[in-house]
Amino acid sequence: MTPHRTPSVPETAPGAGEASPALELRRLRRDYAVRTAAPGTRRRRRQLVRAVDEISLRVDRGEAVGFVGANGAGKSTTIKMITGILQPTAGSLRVLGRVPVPERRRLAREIGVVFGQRSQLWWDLPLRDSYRILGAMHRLTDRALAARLDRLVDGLDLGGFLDRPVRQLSLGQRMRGEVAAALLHSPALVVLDEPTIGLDMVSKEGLRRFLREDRAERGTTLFLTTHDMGDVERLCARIVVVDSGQVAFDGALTGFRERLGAPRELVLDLAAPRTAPLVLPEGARALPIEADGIRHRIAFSGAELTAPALLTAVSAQVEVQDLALTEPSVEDLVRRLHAGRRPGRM
Ligand SMILES: Nc1ncnc2c1ncn2[C@@H]1O[C@H](COP(=O)(O)OP(=O)(O)OP(=O)(O)O)[C@@H](O)[C@H]1O
Repeated sequence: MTPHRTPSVPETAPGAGEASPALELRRLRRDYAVRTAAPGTRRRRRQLVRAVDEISLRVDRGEAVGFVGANGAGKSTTIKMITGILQPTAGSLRVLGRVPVPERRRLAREIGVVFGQRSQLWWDLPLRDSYRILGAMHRLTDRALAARLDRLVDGLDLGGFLDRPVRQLSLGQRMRGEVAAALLHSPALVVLDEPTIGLDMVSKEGLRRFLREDRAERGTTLFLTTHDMGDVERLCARIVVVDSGQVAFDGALTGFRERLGAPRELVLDLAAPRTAPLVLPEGARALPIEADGIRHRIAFSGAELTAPALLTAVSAQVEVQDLALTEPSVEDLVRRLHAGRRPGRM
């Protein structure tokens, strides 16, 4: 894996303005040129793929937005334009008041980015050394770096492996390390692309908890792409769904899932087998019970019926040994948006 090195940053230029929104995308478009085989010949044809098709979006400072969509919907392309890696084909965008490509270096001082699939850490160096290098790039004083690192080491539980080379870290340890690297300079905008991909439940929850705390402390703007609705549920108040490069939905997360009728699922392992269905409250529906009578699945939705309330109702009837809660998949939500439920801002 090649470390992505943030370029050294010149003095901060004035003019970005605190009052400007965190993100302002206006009819943003990005096409890719691809070569495909022309049918019946050996010639290759040049074709344009429209990855982002006139996305308009405003994110105010301090907001937390989940930017979701199925594979190939255009999320990564949008993030690459936001972070100044890709030039838009058409339309305009401003990030913290700056135009990303020409002002990429200045922007690097003000935004923190995690690409879940790529690393910005130095693979062969101890984790701690990456922070020293990044601290120097961001021109943090020794004192500021030490104070921030203390907070990050504590909040992300990095203490046990700070002196280990990055290549020896587990995925969960490395992702916590990546998040610390992105937050080291206390950026005003944090952009996370699949930050919890491949992590187990405990690591996911730990990471989400810290991101919530840090945002509450510093009022950071969060722009998150993920395939895990759990990330959006825990971290964001607003959800933007992209589909084929366009905004299919933009609105509050509260009530979104319920309006689409997309159920969550509570999976229960009972202490003793039971083949008779459980009596369930309104809004819950029993799914087929597994042959052993131990595993029961319950689909539920509706703003009124929470997972704890459902569990209380079930626990009054049977002893529950173990449980898991699964969120509807992003793909399921996009399908439901298509299936006639009118998109729009709620
Ligand atoms: N470098 C590229 N060259 C050609 N086409 C590309 C390139 N990068 C992306 N695309 C195409 O653009 C579209 C959007 O891709 P993008 O990676 O932005 O989607 P995504 O929503 O991030 O998907 P995923 O969830 O799979 O990462 C897809 O059709 C993809 O095949």
